[in-house]
Amino acid sequence: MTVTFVESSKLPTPWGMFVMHGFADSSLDKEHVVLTMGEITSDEPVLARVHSECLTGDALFSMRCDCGPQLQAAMHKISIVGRGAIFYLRQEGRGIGLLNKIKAYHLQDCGADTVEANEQLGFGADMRDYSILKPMMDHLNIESLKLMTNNPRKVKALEDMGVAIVERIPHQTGRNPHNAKYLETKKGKLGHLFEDDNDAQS
Ligand SMILES: Nc1nc2c(ncn2[C@@H]2O[C@H](COP(=O)(O)OP(=O)(O)OP(=O)(O)O)[C@@H](O)[C@H]2O)c(=O)[nH]1
Ligand SMILES: [Zn+2]
Repeated sequence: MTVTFVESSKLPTPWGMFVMHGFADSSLDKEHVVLTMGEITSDEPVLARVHSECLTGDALFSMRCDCGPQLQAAMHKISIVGRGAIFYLRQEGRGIGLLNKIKAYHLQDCGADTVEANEQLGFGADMRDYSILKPMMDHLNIESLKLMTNNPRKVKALEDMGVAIVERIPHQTGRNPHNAKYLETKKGKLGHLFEDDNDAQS
C-alpha cells in the first residue's frame, strides 16, 4: 500500500473555508481527499470524520442511506469549533464498489437486507480496509482523533492500526422512511450504536 501526498488547495463550502489535501493510493488506483479546517497539528485531539465514499448519498441525494446528511453534519460540527478533519476515503459501497453496490441495492429492492445482499453477491458485510488512513494522518501531523461515528467496529479497526481515538462522538442524522430498515439492520447486524429512533444531533 502506497499513499502519497499530491497537493493542497482551498475549498470554500457552505460551512466555511476548508483546505483540501489530495492523496494518491497507487495500490488501489484510488484518489483520496482530506478536508481540514484550522490548526490541526497541535497536541489537542482533532475532531474528525472518517467518511467512506457514497456517491449515491453524498452527491446524488439518495435517501436509501444516511451518508449525505452525515457528511454535511460533520462539516457543520467542524465549522462550529473551527478545527477538524474529514478523511474522505474512496471505499464506495463499504469497499465493494459502486456497481456492486447497485447490484446490492437491487437485491435489497427484492427483499434482502444490506448484509444479506452483500453475502448473496459473495462479499463480506464490510470489505473496507482503513490502512490508507495512517499515512494521511502522518503527512498532516494529526496525532489523535475525536471521531464522529456510530460504528464501534470502525473505532476498533482504527485503534488496531495504531490510530489514537480519544473519544467517539455519536453521529446520528438523516433518518427517513426510506432508510429506516437499513439503519435497523446496521444496528442489529453491524453493531451500530443508535441512541434512539430519532436523530440525535450532537
Ligand atoms: N455494500 C453496501 N454498501 C452500502 C450500502 N449502503 C451504504 N453503503 C456504503 O456504506 C458506506 C458507509 O458505511 P455505513 O455502514 O453507512 O457507516 P459507517 O461509515 O460504517 O459508520 P458511521 O461512521 O457511523 O457512518 C459507504 O461506502 C456507502 O457507500 C448498502 O446497502 N450496501
Ligand atoms: Zn450512503
